[in-house]
Amino acid sequence: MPVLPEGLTLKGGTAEPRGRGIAALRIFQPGETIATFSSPSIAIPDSPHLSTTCTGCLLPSSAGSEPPSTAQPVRAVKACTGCRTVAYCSPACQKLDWTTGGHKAECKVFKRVRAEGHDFLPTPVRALVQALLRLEISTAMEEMQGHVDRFRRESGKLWSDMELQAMAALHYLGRETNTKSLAEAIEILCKSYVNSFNRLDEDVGQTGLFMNPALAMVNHSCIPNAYVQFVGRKAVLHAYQEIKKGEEIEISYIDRNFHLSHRQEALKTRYHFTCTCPRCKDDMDIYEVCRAYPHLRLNSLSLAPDIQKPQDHHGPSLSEKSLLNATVEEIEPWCSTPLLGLNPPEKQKQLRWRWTACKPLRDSHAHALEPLPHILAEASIYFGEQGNFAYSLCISSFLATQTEPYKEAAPFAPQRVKGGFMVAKLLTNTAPADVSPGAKSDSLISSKSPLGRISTALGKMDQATMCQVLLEMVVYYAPAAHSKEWAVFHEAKDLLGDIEALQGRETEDALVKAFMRNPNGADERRFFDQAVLLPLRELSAFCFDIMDNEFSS
Ligand SMILES: C[S@@+](CC[C@H](N)C(=O)[O-])C[C@H]1O[C@@H](n2cnc3c(N)ncnc32)[C@H](O)[C@@H]1O
Repeated sequence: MPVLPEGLTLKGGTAEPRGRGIAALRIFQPGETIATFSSPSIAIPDSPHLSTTCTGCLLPSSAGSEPPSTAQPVRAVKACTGCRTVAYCSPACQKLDWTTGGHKAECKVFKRVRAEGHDFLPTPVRALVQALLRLEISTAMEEMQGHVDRFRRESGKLWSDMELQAMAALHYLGRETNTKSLAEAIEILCKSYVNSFNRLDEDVGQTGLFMNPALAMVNHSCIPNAYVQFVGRKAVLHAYQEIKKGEEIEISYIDRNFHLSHRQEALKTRYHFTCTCPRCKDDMDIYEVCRAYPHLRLNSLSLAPDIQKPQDHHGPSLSEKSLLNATVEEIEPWCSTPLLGLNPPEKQKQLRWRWTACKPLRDSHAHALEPLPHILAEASIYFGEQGNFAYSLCISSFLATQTEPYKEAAPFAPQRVKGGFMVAKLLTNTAPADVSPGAKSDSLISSKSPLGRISTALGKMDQATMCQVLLEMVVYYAPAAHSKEWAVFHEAKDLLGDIEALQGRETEDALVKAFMRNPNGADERRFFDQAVLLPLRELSAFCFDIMDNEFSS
């Protein structure tokens, strides 16, 4: 049995349909750290990122081809001179991985892989190699659920892939492939699929694999009360809402904003169960899920302080809902694929198709329903890449005020904190005289074009104060969202310092600080509405004009 951190206990048994789960032994407050899991059995970057991530501390290096979205500590990594496959940012990381991380044995395997002309092993094969090399990993996996028979019966192509992966691991380990060794290897692979996490780095979007026997006991819900963040080699479990003593702790294994059928398919394929959470049972949409969370009041310090007003966002009506369901089910898979790697004309073409495809969602004002927010986020990135920060700002403001708060009810949700940070950074890039990419000076921009109107609107706003409030909120929520080690937290603090150092803003600075101290005070609220919310809404109002102008077929 895995040893659980203090404050948690194991419930249920393997015989029950849900199997075991983790329950709270005390109350946890929204955003509180429930537990930190710092001794992973396996923690590896995805293989394509091996040369740009430190295999010891798992922090990405500056040498990566993908530019980090936020400032990361700049670390150069050096490849292991033995296998030239894994890389480290320091001798300390290398030493640790050699001794406790098992690279001493793995290095020989990687040399064989290179000798046969390959750069690296695929991530699941590497995890399997580690489990076969290190007794403590296979022992920790003994009691994990593997659903081997279900994988064999139901998984078709995935099962054939697993057989090949098992054979590859045995081959590179120099071990004999027979019925017994193959069955053992496949069982480990199945357990690894079911119990490991896709380790997502919030800042650079790189993924990896993380497995810890205690964390693997947490069950799933599409309305979770907890979530996991990865910080270096640690996984931190946070409470998403208040968790009572005795209550089961549940996280979401998948992107829970997806449509019911896509969530069910993802859970069936990898975890072999049908989710019966209230959201799946009643096919609740994102607005209904938002209203079901008990902590909406926390949003008084957020960009959606009126989130509780049901009349504003009732979401689609029942008759609209079935039509929307059909649309979403059809368009979500292809509208949600990332545009990363496409050139600008290809991105533009994709965005045009996607914007047209999601018209029924726009017509029903179901703005928070995926894939609409995803398309807008891609459009914001697209304009940012073109240097058109004004368009990017308007779309990001729309996302931060109209969609993200409904997708994520907690104001400290990482996506919301990152969204606020993005708006703050774009505000620093859109000084009124320079809202467009060098191409047009103010006098050449027609005052009737969206860019002209945005320029006029920005000219009347106090961007420094808007930015300051947004950054204060980022700094306030970042530890609950992620950790004090989060790059977003540090960058926001630095930017905040720059704004606070500006001369002649003493009054504004005092008003911002008063609001942060007492966000529900009448004067403080008035200040926040006038100085931040109304201007952001004004910018958001340009979002659909921009999208129609640029992407209407
Ligand atoms: C990572 S393990 C969680 C721990 C597991 N319950 C155990 O006893 O080992 C994932 C497996 O737990 C079960 N499970 C998790 N959440 C579930 C849920 N909401 N409903 C039914 N089964 C669930 C499924 O069998 C799934 O493959």
